[in-house]
Amino acid sequence: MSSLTLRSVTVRLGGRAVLDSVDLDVAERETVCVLGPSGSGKSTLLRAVAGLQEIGAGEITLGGRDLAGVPVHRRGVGLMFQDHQLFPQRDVGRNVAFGLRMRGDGRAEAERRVAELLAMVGLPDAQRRAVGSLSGGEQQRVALARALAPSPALLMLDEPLGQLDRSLRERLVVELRQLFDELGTTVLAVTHDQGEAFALADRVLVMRDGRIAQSGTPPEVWQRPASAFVARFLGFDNVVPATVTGRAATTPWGTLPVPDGTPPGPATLLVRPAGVRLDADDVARPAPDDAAEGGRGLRCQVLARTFRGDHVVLALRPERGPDLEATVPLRGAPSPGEKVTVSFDAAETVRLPPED
Ligand SMILES: Nc1ncnc2c1ncn2[C@@H]1O[C@H](COP(=O)(O)OP(=O)(O)OP(=O)(O)O)[C@@H](O)[C@H]1O
Repeated sequence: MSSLTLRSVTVRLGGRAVLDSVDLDVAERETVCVLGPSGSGKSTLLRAVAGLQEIGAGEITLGGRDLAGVPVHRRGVGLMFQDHQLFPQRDVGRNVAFGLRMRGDGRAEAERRVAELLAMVGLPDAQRRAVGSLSGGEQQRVALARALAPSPALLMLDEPLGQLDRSLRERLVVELRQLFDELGTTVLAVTHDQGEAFALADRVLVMRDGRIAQSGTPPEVWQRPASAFVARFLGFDNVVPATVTGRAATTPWGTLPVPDGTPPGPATLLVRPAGVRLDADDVARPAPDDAAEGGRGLRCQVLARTFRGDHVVLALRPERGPDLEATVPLRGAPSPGEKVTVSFDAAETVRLPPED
C-alpha cells in the first residue's frame, strides 16, 4: 500500500508551474530521495506535502487520507527542514519534546520518549545540554530526534546533512539508513548531494522544471539514465547525438560499438568514462573508423588529470568530436599534454532517447 500519493499536483508561483502535474507514490517504509538542479521544484514538493505550500490543483493523500485543508501539525508528518532549525534558547530535551507537548502528551510520557529518541540518535542523556554547546552533527541528530518524536507516518528531510562536512555526512548517511530500516519509517528527502541520495534511497527521483524526469532505484538511474538531461545531471559528460545501425552508432567521435539489441535510429549516446579505454599502444595509428574494432584509434590529447582515490579521471581533447572523459587506473596514467589513442567499450555505452 502506498503511504503517500500525489496525483496531478500543481503549484504555480510567480506565474509559472513550479510543480507541474506531479504524480508520485511512496510505499510504506520506502525511502525516496528527490534530486534535481536548483529551482527544479524539490523543496516545493516537500512543502506541498507538509502543508506549508498550498497546491493549485491535484490531490495529496497520506495513509489514504486526503490532506486537503489539513493543517501542518495535523498531517502526521515529521519535518527536518533547514528553516525549521532548533530553538537555541531551549535545551536538547525541550527541543525534542516540542512536538509531543504540542500534541498534548503528559510530561512523564514525553520525558520517556525523549530519552528513547536521544539514545536512538546516539546522544543518550543529552537532555539538559544547551543547543549552542552541540557540534553541527549533534544538532542534526537532535533535529532528527525532534522530527521522529511524534512517530510520524512520513518523515520529510530537506537537505538533512547540508551543513556538515563530507566525512561526517558519509557517516551519518549510513546511520540514517540503518535507523530508517529499524523504525520502518517512510521517508521523503531532498538533497543536492547525489552520493547522499544514492546511499540513502530505496528510490531516487530526478526533477526537472517541476516534473519528474526519472524515478528508479539508485542502480537503475545510475546505469540507465532516462534522458540526456538525467545523464548530464548525474555528471556524465560523454553524451553525444548518434544514429544507431545494427551494433554500431555514428557519432561525432566516429563509429562506436553499441550493445547487442540496441534499437536502431536517431538517439543520444552516453559513454561512461570507464568505457573510454586507452589503447595499450599509445602510438597514434590511422583511425579506421571501424565498429568491429571498437572505434579504435581516436587520437586525443590529455588536457587534465584528476586523482580520485584509486583511479584517475582524464579530460581528453579528441581529434574530432567534443571533449571526452575517461577513468583510468592510477598506475601509468598519462600526463596533460601527452597524446593517447582511445577505443570505446560497448558494455559502457547506453542509448538514450534523442534530445528535444
Ligand atoms: N514565493 C515564490 N514566488 C515565486 N517563485 C517562487 C516562490 N518560491 C519559489 N519560487 C520558485 O520556484 C522554483 C522552485 O523552487 P524550489 O525551492 O522548489 O526549488 P528547489 O529545486 O528546491 O531548488 P534549490 O535546490 O535551489 O533549493 C524556483 O525557480 C523558485 O525561484
